[in-house]
Amino acid sequence: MSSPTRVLVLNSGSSSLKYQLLDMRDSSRLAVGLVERIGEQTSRLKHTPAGGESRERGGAIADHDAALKAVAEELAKDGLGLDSTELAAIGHRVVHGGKSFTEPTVIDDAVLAEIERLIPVAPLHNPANLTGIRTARALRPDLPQVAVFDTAFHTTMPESAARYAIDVKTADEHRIRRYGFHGTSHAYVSRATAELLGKDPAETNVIVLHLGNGASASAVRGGRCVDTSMGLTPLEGLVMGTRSGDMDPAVIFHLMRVGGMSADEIDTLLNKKSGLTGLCGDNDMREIRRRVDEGDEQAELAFDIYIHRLKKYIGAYYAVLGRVDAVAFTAGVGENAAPVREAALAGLEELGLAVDGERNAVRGDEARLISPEGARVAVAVVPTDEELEIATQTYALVIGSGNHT
Ligand SMILES: Nc1ncnc2c1ncn2[C@@H]1O[C@H](COP(=O)(O)OP(=O)(O)O)[C@@H](O)[C@H]1O
Ligand SMILES: CC(=O)OP(=O)(O)O
Ligand SMILES: [Mg+2]
Repeated sequence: MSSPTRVLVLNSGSSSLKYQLLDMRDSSRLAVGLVERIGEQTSRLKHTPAGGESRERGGAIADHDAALKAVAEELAKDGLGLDSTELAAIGHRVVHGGKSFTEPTVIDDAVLAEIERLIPVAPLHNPANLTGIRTARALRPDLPQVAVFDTAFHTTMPESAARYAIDVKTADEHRIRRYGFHGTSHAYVSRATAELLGKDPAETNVIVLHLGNGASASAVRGGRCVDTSMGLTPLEGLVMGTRSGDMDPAVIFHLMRVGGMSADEIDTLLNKKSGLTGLCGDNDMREIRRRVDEGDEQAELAFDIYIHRLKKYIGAYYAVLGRVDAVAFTAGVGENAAPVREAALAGLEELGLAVDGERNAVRGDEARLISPEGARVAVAVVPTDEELEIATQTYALVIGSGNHT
């Protein structure tokens, strides 16, 4: 019998589960889907088999365990069930891998224990990732399960970028340093940007702006990350859907001492009730732009704060890199919101950065340039594909180690 060639990729978010089943012979997708609003009464599963009609399923899905079991049922209806002998491995996105994991890793009990130990520094993400792994292992104990870490791509950051300027002993005792996240996306997009330019990634410097619900920027020199905007946790850096990003840390002491808030209350405030949601009540950029177009001043201020922070990071990473070949926009906002791309680069012509209005207005699923012809620095929209990258890394590891059944 020939070796199995399929990989199931699971991307468990705090309240969602995205999945894709890929055939690695040609990287084609056999099925894709999403479970949303896990833990609420109004959960929804949307499943799309390749070449077939999408199917939806409503009703309460209590947790990631129930979500994955529902996904397995949907896959089975298309003859793609988890019991298939064609399945070579399951690849899991794991958000926080600390300093321990610099590469994709086959999951055993020790790896699980380390992911669990890191929960305090990724409270929104690692618990969901763990549940996904445990359920997948229970469903297919014989199959290699591979963790692909968001933090791995950033482990090349120099100490000057990774360390906070706090007492070294305290930092080391509590492993406080900047880890960075969305690494799979930053890796994929920086490489795809070099390819779009027809350049060798090893000789290309890129500023990647991953703007989804969570958002982060990175400075990539010759294919290696040299700085990124998220830190110990995915709270630092850019303004996000519901997270504050950068702030004077003294705001926290002030809220504790003067506002009488607990650490947990402040954690929830900064992670879930801040960012665009905190500023204007909406976290979706489509809704914010609609409100801005109607003259809503609160939405306009939220947009301006978002853009101001983004522009500061572009400038900072320009300085870090010294020479920039391209700025790449990716993820939900980066790929779709032309006004964000235009506003973020407005006034940066002296740095060789500009957006061509007509090119920026084009919509599409392909990587494309939006800078004017002959621009000194390329500006690109490069759709991210974390699932393909996770599947590729998972399959390479499993084939390479002879670990497949
Ligand atoms: N057509 C669009 N125009 C503007 N913003 C969009 C559009 N589509 C999606 N978005 C933004 O993308 C966000 C989701 O991005 P995504 O990368 O899928 O996030 P995540 O993976 O963090 O859930 C939405 O919250 C919304 O702000
Ligand atoms: C790390 C992180 O912020 O991930 P997401 O954007 O999926 O929330
Ligand atoms: Mg995302």
